[in-house]
Formats: sequence, structure tokens, C-alpha cells
Amino acid sequence: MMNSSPAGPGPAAPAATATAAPAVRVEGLTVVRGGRTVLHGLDLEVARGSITGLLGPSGCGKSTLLRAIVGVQRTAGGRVEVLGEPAGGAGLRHRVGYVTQAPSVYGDLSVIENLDYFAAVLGAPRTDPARVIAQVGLAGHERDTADRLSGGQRARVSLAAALLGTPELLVLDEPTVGLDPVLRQDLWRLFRSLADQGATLLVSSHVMDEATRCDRLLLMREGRLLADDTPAELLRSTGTADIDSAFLDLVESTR
Ligand SMILES: Nc1ncnc2c1ncn2[C@@H]1O[C@H](COP(=O)(O)OP(=O)(O)OP(=O)(O)O)[C@@H](O)[C@H]1O
Repeated sequence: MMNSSPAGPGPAAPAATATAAPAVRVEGLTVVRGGRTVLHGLDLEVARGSITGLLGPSGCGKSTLLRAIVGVQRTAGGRVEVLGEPAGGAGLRHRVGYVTQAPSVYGDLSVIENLDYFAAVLGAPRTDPARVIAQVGLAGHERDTADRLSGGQRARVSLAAALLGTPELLVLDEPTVGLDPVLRQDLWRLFRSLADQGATLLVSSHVMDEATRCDRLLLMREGRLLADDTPAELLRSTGTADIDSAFLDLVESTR
């Protein structure tokens, strides 16, 4: 399945080697947008097989960081390595799934037509569209035209497209925005099951209450990392009861 090594006779040894290296390694990343430095020399790593939450207020640079990780952002300095390769490399095309904030689906095609098309472009298995439709909870909507779906449903078609081909790394920019609490819960369950199967998820959000669903958190503010820790350790070290308060505490202590 994922991380398959042609040289390895059994899964144990190669998997152990693969999981030792981080899925994402960012060193000294600086990005300038519109003449302004929006990421200031970021250093971070994202562990494989985990869910990492990228949290911070609107405009702090979350999307820019995710764009750099998938290799679509011009950078002004530093290095971004993804699954052992430079970000954006051709070899990563099938190994990384990316969902932007704006759902990217063809409005005049049905759900299944969209996914059949993307599966064909990716060379994903023919059975994948049905699988990913079920995973995002859109079974029964296969024949619906994308333009006639609700915003949340369209966002889930985008997510389904990113799941085609079972990528090793999923980069999700605010995937639960605009979804009702039940759907948000279902999606977080899906994210957890994908991580349990070995995928790495990097999920941005400005909803702090989603933080506790992550294994690790990157807290950002004004293009800098305020913290890189587990939710429990963040609460412990700041002596706070929720991630919102922990964030505010960290902001105060860096003033
Ligand atoms: N196309 C652009 N040209 C110039 N500046 C931009 C552009 N897109 C974003 N920026 C600026 O870069 C900074 C970081 O934006 P970014 O979209 O990465 O933030 P964000 O944390 O993802 O915000 P949100 O949660 O609102 O999506 C902001 O100051 C924003 O104004």
C-alpha cells in the first residue's frame, strides 16, 4: 500500500525506516506576498501517520504555509521537503492530496462525473470514486450536479477528489468550514481513520475547538510559529483549560 518499497520483502523493516523520517520538513521558510513578508523563517516538522493541526487567526499565514508545502507558493528563502523530496516535485503528484479553501469541482458535472474524471487524470483505480464518495458521506448524491449541491457538499466533493489514489500526505485547508457539527464530527472521524491507516494529515483551521482532535498542533501568529506541541502539553505548559486560552497566553508571553 502506502510507502511501499520495492526492495523490502516484508512490511516491517521498510515501514520502520519510512516512519522515522518526517512527512514534511520545513527549514527557514520565508515567503513574501504583495511586497510583505508573510512567513518569517519558519522551522517545523510534521510526523508521519499523524494529524497535525495548523491553527491561527485569519491572515496569519496558514494557507501560505500549506501552499509552500504542496509546492505552489513562490518562496523567498528556506527549504521545504515533503516525503523526502523537494516540495512540488513531479514524484509527489500522486502522493500528496491538497484541498484548497475554494472547492475545485466542475459545476456542470455530477459528483460521480467529477470524481471519475479526476480518477482518470490521476490514474487512480476505477473503484476509487465510489470509495471516496462513501468516505465523505455523499453516497446517494452521485448523480447530483455539483452546482446544485450545498457549499458543504461541494467542499466534500473536493475532499473526495483529494482522497483518490490514497495519497500518503493530505493537506487540507479549513476542510470543515461551513459544515454542521454532525458533519464536522464525521469528517474528523474520517481523518482519524485515515491516519490510523498510515496517512499523514495536515489540517488548517481557525476554530480552536478542533485542536483537541489533533495529535499535534502548530499555532501560528503573524507569520511565525507560537508553538509546536501536543494539545495536552500546550494546556499543561500554559496552565489553561482550552486551546483558545492557551493561544492567548502564548501571545501575551511573547509580547
Ligand atoms: N495573493 C496575495 N497577494 C498578496 N498578499 C496575499 C495574497 N494572499 C494572501 N496574502 C497575504 O498573506 C498573508 C497570509 O495570508 P494567508 O491566506 O496565508 O492567511 P491564513 O492564515 O490562511 O488566513 P485565513 O484563515 O483567512 O485563510 C495575509 O496578510 C494576506 O493578506
